[in-house]
Amino acid sequence: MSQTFGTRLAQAMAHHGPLCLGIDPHRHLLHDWGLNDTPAGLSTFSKTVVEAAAETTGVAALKPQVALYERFGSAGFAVLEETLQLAHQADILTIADAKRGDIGSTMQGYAQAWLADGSSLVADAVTLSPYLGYESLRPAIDLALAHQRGVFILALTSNPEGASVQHLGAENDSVAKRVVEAAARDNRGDETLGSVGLVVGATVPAQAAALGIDLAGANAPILAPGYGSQGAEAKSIRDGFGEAWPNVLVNSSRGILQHGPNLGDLKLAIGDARKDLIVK
Ligand SMILES: O=c1ccn([C@@H]2O[C@H](COP(=O)(O)O)[C@@H](O)[C@H]2O)c(=O)[nH]1
Repeated sequence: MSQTFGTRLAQAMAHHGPLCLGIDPHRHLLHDWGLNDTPAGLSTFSKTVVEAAAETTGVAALKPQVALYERFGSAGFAVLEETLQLAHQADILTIADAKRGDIGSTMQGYAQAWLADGSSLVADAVTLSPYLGYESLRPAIDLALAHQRGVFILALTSNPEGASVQHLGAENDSVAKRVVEAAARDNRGDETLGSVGLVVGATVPAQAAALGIDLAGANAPILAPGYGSQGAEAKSIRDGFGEAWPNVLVNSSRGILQHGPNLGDLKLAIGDARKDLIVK
C-alpha cells in the first residue's frame, strides 16, 4: 500500500459516501436470516454482507464486530479471518472493531495481531480503548502508521454509560477532550485526512461541543456508530458534527443487516442509508 489509511479512507468516502457497514452477526440476526448460530452460519452471514457491499456503491468501509466472532472461540476467529480476506479481495476497507487496550508492553501483541503485514487477522484499521492511558496505545499507533494502516480511538462512545468516564475532568478539560487532543497531535502534519481516528457516537456529537472539544481541528477520521438501531438520525448527525462532518464515517449494523438475507434487499438498504446520509 502506497497511501496512508487516512488518504485511502477519504478516497473511499468521496466515492461511496459516509457509510460504514457493520458486520454484527448477532444470534437473533442469524436466526432471522434462517441460519444456525454456529461458525457455519456466521460464515454464510459474513460472506453475504461482504458480497452486498462489493456489489453496490455505498459502503466506504466494513466493520466486523470482533466480539460476535470471538464468542465461537478459534472457529469464530477463523471465520473473521476469512471475512477480512474477502473484504480485502473486494477492495473494501476494513475496521476490526476489537476495542483493544493494554499496558504498552502487551499492547504490542494486539498491534501485531490486527495491524502487522502477514497477520491472518490484519485489518486496515482497528478500534482501540485509551482508558489505560493514550500513550499506552503507542505500539499500535506506531505500527499502524508504519504500515499505512489506521486506528480509531474511543473518545465519546455512543452508549449512555460512556459519559461517566469520558466527561470527567475540570471544566473544558474532560477525559474525552484529552483523547481528541492527543489524536490531533498524532495527525499534525498530515496533508490529507490523518490516520489516527476517533470514535464519537452518532448519538452524542452535541456532547463534544458542550465539552469544548474541537473535533474538526483533530484532522481525524471519525467513526460514528449509533445511526439506525441506536436512534441517531441523519440530519441530527450532520448538524451535530457541523464542521467535522466531512470526516465522519457513520456506522450502521443492525439497521441494515435486518434487511437480509436477500442480497437485493441488503443492497437496497445500503443505497437508502447512503442517500439518507448524504441528501440534505
Ligand atoms: O461507541 C460505540 C463504539 C462502537 N460501537 C459498535 O458499533 C456497532 C453498532 O451497531 P448497531 O447495530 O448499528 O447499533 C456495534 O458493533 C457496536 O459495538 C457502538 O455502537 N458505539
